Amino acid sequence: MGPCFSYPSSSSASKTGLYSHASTNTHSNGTEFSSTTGATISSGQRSQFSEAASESSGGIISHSGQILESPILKVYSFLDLKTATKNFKPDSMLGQGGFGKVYRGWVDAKTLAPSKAGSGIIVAVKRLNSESVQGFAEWRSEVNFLGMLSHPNLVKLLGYCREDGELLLVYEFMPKGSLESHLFRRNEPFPWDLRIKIVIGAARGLAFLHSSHREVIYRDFKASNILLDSNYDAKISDFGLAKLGPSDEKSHVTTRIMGTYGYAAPEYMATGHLYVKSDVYAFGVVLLEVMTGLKAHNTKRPRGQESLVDWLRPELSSRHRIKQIMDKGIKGQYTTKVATEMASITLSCIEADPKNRPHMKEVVDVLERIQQLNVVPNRSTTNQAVSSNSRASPNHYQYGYRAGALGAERRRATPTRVGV
Ligand SMILES: Nc1ncnc2c1ncn2[C@@H]1O[C@H](COP(=O)(O)OP(=O)(O)OP(=O)(O)O)[C@@H](O)[C@H]1O
Repeated sequence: MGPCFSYPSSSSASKTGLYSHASTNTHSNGTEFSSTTGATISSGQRSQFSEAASESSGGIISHSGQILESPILKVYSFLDLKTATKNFKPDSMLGQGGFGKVYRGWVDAKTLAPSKAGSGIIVAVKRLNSESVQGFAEWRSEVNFLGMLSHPNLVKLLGYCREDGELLLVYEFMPKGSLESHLFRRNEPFPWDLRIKIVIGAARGLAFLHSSHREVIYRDFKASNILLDSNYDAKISDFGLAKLGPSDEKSHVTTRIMGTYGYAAPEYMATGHLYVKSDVYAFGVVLLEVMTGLKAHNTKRPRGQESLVDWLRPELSSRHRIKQIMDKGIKGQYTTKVATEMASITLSCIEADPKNRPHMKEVVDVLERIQQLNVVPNRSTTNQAVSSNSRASPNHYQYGYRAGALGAERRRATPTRVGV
């Protein structure tokens, strides 16, 4: 949550051997109205998804993920969603992002029709700011991508509303909030085992996006976009800035740079070139946040320390200094080997040259290995409870570790999103 950046890029396209993608933000060109969903979908995007789906067996592109032939989304009227959210009552508000407010709502579990508070299932209803210039593009992108993609580590979009200038989206409710809220907005340090479980889930979600025939570049990976279900399983949300990778004959640069300070890859900021490896960079920044308990970008830190990566990158290659930068609130919950391995994968994700960053599939493998490595005396039951495959539900984490960690930035403002 927070302001986002957006400004024209000056450089021209060039072949680098890596994929880059154009974004001209021409919202109305090349769009059509889908008769099945009523959503405005770019004809280019739809055919590319269909192509990707047909080239995989029955649309299935990984063990657990799927590209659907067409979105299965419920179309809501504005009145439906007014009913579901008690007229967007302030006390039903779950949070606020750069593009609007998110409310708790109730719908029937089977039909998804709006219901009275307390009956049916809880959903999250995002109402976009009518004055946001980017609002429509974001809304459309969310319907295009989340409506077509299905994976356990992507948040489910259930439906949408477009009526009289009102743009709304209805999602499955994620009761544990975002990774950001646990890392930075609680007094109690967030346990290491949950941190690693969550980044593994998020890495699987990104790996799925990157592995489709036409890669999906997520473009806004950050702790506030990693939402958590009741079991602390991670689901990536907010596809407003997502882009399809280019087809073979295309190579472009973005004309408007968009994302969140602290997470955007240097090549994207400098040239507008967008790669799947730009997502890997942002993932590395989240790993650094998870290790240190510090935010990617914080102007309240002393000069030279505002950008977490610029400040702490040199520390990641020194075994001795890694200990100093780890969140003090979780001391004793991980081994030295685990901290060193985390530093190493983080460092490779935030490599300056995108070609030197690993693919997300490799990152998943490394993190799963790190999770297995973490055998800390007297913590075996905790490890079992939060293993990434566990169905157990650690709804409350109560560990006896010291709060008020040195360096950790809890209960402070959220990162700065730029570009609305
Ligand atoms: N499906 C959901 N279930 C529960 N809470 C949600 C859901 N989606 C969003 N929220 C909450 O609503 C708030 C705003 O989310 P939103 O996605 O609009 O913005 P953001 O990602 O925090 O910021 P930005 O829009 O600047 O990227 C967040 O605090 C998030 O925790």
